[in-house]
Amino acid sequence: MVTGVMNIEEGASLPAKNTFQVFMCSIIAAVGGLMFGYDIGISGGVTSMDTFLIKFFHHVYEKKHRVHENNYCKFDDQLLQLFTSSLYLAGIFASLAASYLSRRFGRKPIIMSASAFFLCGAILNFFAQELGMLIGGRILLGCGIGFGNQTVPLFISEIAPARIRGGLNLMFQFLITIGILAASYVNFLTSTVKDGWRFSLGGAAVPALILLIGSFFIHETPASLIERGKDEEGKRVLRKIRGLEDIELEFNEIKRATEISNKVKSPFKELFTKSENRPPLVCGTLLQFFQQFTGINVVMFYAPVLFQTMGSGNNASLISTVVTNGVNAVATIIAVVMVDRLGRKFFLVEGATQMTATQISIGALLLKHLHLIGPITSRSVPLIVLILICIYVSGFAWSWGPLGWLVPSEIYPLEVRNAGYFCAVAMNMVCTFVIGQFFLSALCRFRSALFFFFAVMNVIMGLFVIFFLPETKGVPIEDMAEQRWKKHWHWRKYFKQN
Ligand SMILES: OC[C@H]1O[C@](O)(CO)[C@@H](O)[C@@H]1O
Repeated sequence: MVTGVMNIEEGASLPAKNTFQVFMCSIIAAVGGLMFGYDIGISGGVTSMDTFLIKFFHHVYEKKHRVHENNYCKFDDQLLQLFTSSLYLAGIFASLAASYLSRRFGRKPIIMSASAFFLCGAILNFFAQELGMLIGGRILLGCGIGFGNQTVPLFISEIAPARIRGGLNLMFQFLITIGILAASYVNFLTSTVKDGWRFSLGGAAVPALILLIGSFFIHETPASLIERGKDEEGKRVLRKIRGLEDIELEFNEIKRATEISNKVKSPFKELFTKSENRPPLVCGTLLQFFQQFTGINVVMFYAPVLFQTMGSGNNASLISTVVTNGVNAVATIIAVVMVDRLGRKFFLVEGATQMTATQISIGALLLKHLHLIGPITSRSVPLIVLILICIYVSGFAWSWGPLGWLVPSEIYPLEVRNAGYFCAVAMNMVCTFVIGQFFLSALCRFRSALFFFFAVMNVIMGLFVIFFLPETKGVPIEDMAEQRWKKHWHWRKYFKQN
């Protein structure tokens, strides 16, 4: 695949107008992020709705309302967690399939299929009568997410002129946060409606339909067309999206990059066996591992459950979730605007520090005030926890959220970029699955200590960034090895001395 085909300096000097076509294509594709976000935001609220629990998880409903039930264990149920996490399991396989299929058939059909899968999943969930239908719907949604997450960010990179590639790319994460926010608001609205959960889950059809209809209007990327030997069509699309007649320079760049990339017959083998690929492989994949072990999805999936555990009513807990998700969206914009000025490392270390402090504070508050039985008696504690969660979420949203995607997209050499990016996507899905599947059980067993665990993880990831991640801001992608890895105190040993 020929993503990010030219180095940034070359790319920046290539003539291109900021055309309507580019913005339209990028925004439509980024709706894939909206789908992803909608799902993340909807699950938590739905699993805390009584009517949903009564229908599918009656035993959890009874447990939740048992006065003498241990606070930390009210929602501990493997099946309930499978409802959230099954999607990510399906997503892992789907993104692997998408990395192959999008190379063979192009990016556009994969984006279309992503929306079609998601639409079918939403419909199945809306009509769900039993757990099997519910989980089946989740698996279809997962296929949609896997196809979308693997293809959309790369599609945007390929369609955008190099000058604005970073900003357009971060739009994916921004739309994820908008999706989460919209979903939590939908949950708030439907929570008082009879069988409201059906509307919450069925609402996923809206972003899916927008993407499905929109995807008829997007262009296949020039890189994908040229890679598959359709040079003339590639040139025609290039003229359209760049708003220029003379696109020979960029066409030749893509052609040259395609030739290099086609020489590598097995990118995965190259990625895993060549020692020079080790530094970006370790850093890119670990960044996604750490992104999930910031504990962010504990908040995203289970915030309403957490607020209810502290004794907030249904409504209050859903409103609190809308607030934290609003903070998430706004803080992401700060990253979009500032990351090319202040650099990646600054935000990653600052974010990790902020999250460490807030996790410790939340853990300490719960330890002191949330006893095994009964709600928190102090009225101010849930409010303080809400404020702390907002500070925590903003720390994530301007750092590990968007940079977890951006950094892996800019540290790999061209020949293995697609395979390397897949590793980041897969790591994201695996870790999201683990958190989704085990958090509620872990909360039951480890109680507030769990927050201290995430605090320790945040310290480790901050240290990792300080010592192991080179600053990639402003470094041309193809010069990354020369300018960064080869000069790094640790990673330089992976390069043959010459
Ligand atoms: O905005 C929070 C969301 O962002 C992600 O980390 C993706 O980058 C999700 O896993 C999370 O739910």
